[in-house]
Amino acid sequence: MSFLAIDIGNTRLKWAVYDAMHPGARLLAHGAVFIENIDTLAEEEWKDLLPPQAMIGCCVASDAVRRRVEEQIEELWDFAPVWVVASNQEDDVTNGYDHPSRLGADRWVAMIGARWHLLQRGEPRPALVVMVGTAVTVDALDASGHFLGGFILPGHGIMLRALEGGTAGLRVPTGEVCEFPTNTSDALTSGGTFAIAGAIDRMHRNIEARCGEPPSCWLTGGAGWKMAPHLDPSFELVETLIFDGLLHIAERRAEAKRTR
Ligand SMILES: Nc1ncnc2c1ncn2[C@@H]1O[C@H](COP(=O)(O)OP(=O)(O)OP(=O)(O)O)[C@@H](O)[C@H]1O
Ligand SMILES: CC(C)(CO)[C@@H](O)C(=O)NCCC(=O)O
Ligand SMILES: [K+]
Repeated sequence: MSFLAIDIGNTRLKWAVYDAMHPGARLLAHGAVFIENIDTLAEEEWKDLLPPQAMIGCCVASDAVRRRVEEQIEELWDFAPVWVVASNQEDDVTNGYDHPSRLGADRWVAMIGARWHLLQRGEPRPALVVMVGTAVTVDALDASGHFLGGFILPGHGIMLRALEGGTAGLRVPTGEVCEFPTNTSDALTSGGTFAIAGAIDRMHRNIEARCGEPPSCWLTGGAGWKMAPHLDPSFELVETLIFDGLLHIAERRAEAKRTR
């Protein structure tokens, strides 16, 4: 069997085909396309794929984008798309958001992926789940898997564009991250990076204060690797956190259906 997982973000759609429906399954094919270019999936990226038997995804882009993806799936294959949305509970992860369904599906799925990795390792612990993409999210789970809440920050790109747009004198190329920047480019790049790192440090402290123990720390998203060198080394970079979460959800739902 082969199984398609899709993560539609604000900037890019990421997809991956696995040989089974559980985290750790073998990756058979994968790709990413900018949202402006998603119309080419059926004619290009997906055209010669071994037809998958099922699909699960999460989407934080517009309904129009999601529908455009569904149309291409329909054109090529005969399964119905399944989109995960945040709910009160999925597996042992529970949702503390005021309005659980308003939590971004990507955040929900990444936390479920992190929780899965955490439980594979051993004892339950609190978790700090950071996603670095168009936006940055910094989310907290307690040791029982309850989502306590999280931060949403502008991503690095949005921060720099906002500064460029809102000032007369800031139009400079990307610089280096350094502790004491001595030129505008380095000052901007470092400011963005340490704004994100600072929010992450604060959430680390918040979790420790609330839960009485330090969290295990997870990092993902397209620019996760750029943030990793500036974070505590205890952060584990797992590029596939959303796909792992999606595969785990699909597996659990299938098990639940069989035993019902
Ligand atoms: N040096 C950096 N440090 C942190 N973030 C950065 C850096 N450079 C770029 N970025 C951010 O990375 C984002 C691009 O990441 P990419 O498109 O790979 O993420 P993504 O996870 O696919 O995003 P999404 O899921 O939101 O579509 C840019 O929007 C920018 O905000
Ligand atoms: C915050 C983003 C943009 C991160 O991708 C996404 O998760 C989203 O659109 N969330 C909806 C709002 C919320 O999570 O509260
Ligand atoms: K994302």
